[in-house]
Amino acid sequence: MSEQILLIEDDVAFAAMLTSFLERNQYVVTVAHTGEDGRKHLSKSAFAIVITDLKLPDTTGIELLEFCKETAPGTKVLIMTGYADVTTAVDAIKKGAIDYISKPFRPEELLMVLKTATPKVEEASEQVLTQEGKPAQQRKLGAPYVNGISEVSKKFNEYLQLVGPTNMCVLIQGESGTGKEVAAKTIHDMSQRSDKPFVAVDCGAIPKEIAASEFFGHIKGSFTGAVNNKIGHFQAADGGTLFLDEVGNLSYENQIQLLRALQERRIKPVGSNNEIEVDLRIISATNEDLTKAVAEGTFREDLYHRLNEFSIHIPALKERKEDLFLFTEFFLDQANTALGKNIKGLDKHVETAFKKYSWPGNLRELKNVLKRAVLLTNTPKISIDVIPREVIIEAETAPKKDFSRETNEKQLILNALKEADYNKAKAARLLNITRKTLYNKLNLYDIEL
Ligand SMILES: Nc1ncnc2c1ncn2[C@@H]1O[C@H](COP(=O)(O)OP(=O)(O)OP(=O)(O)O)[C@@H](O)[C@H]1O
Repeated sequence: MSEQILLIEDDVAFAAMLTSFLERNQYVVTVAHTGEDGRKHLSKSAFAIVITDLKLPDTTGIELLEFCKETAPGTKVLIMTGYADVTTAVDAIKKGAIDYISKPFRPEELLMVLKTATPKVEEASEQVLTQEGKPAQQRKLGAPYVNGISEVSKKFNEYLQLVGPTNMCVLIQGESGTGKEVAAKTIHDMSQRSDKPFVAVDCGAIPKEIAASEFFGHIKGSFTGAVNNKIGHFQAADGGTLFLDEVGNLSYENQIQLLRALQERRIKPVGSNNEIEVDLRIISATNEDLTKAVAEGTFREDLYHRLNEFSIHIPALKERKEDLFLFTEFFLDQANTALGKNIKGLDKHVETAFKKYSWPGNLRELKNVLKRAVLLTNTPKISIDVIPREVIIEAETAPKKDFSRETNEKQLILNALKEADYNKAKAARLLNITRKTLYNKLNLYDIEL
């Protein structure tokens, strides 16, 4: 299926050139020359990607990005920028843009960024044959992806392979930035629905008052502000997969609406009398313990069971340290390509700091740290001075585990002395050694009293 792109660019000639290039590459392109025009298109139709200029006559790409996050959270936003705007573009990434591309660029560069952002199933890797010569059931490598070599990664990938081709609803649990959306897309790509849409919705970003219109759409005039008909996420994902990210953040009322739609497999846009049949696979994700929310009564148990026909836990990066440098290499390559650089790797200090750091933001944090470092590096290897302070500080203060006999013996003696109020004879008795041995050990470990 062709990907729908909304291109927002005020330079008419440049927009026309990009449009014809993208259309030749099987994308369907709608063009807007102002932010206002872009917003209208976004309210009317669903787009997989918005490509917007950072500077527009009536608004900025950042404002459009924010509008998009609010009104069409499943849509990916790519920012085009002039060389001098790179800092703002980095800011755009922090706000959720998938990437930025600096002007002037060759159309082929744009294509590469788009392919990384919205991989197509046709790019699936060559089939792997089993020993019997049959095609192995495997992940279709639409997206550049790191499988990992750690035991936890192997288990996790095994589960993806098993559940992918089924039609089961999957609940993905994992800390923020561990790759829940990537896992959901992987499951979709392995399913019969892979040529149908995959629509990702950040449930945490939808205000509860407009959630019904977001999910089910609305018709023009049904409430103040409904200036056009709007297609909801359910309809946009019809035939394919709807990915509900941060599902635990849905209000109780929205949970009821969602459950009803899932049970009846029909939706009714806000303000409409017509019911529309939909056929969807739901994959949801959460970074909280939903069973706890169920026990506390904030998440409906019936909805929980509906969503959780199969659950997958994605390990945090600190639980898959064996994979750390595979991901590092991968994100380094990505950053090199995006920023037109050729940084070869990390120097020894950075490697050590990376190993010691706990990576609370997981893969996303690693990716951002590397992209920033690549941007700031002009030497062949990334050095410690372009690594954020928190990474270095935590790595420096990480407690060193010391199981040496000497350290433990010294600690034991100190504890006994404290217990004996620094009376050496008493301490020796507590340690079950002679006073002479204790004196020798005090000398050996430089303990002064
Ligand atoms: N297996 C993987 N191989 C390569 N890159 C990955 C992989 N998994 C995740 N990533 C990258 O890591 C980043 C975080 O992934 P993703 O957005 O899927 O995490 P998430 O758990 O859904 O985050 P959040 O909890 O904030 O919604 C993304 O940039 C994604 O492309």
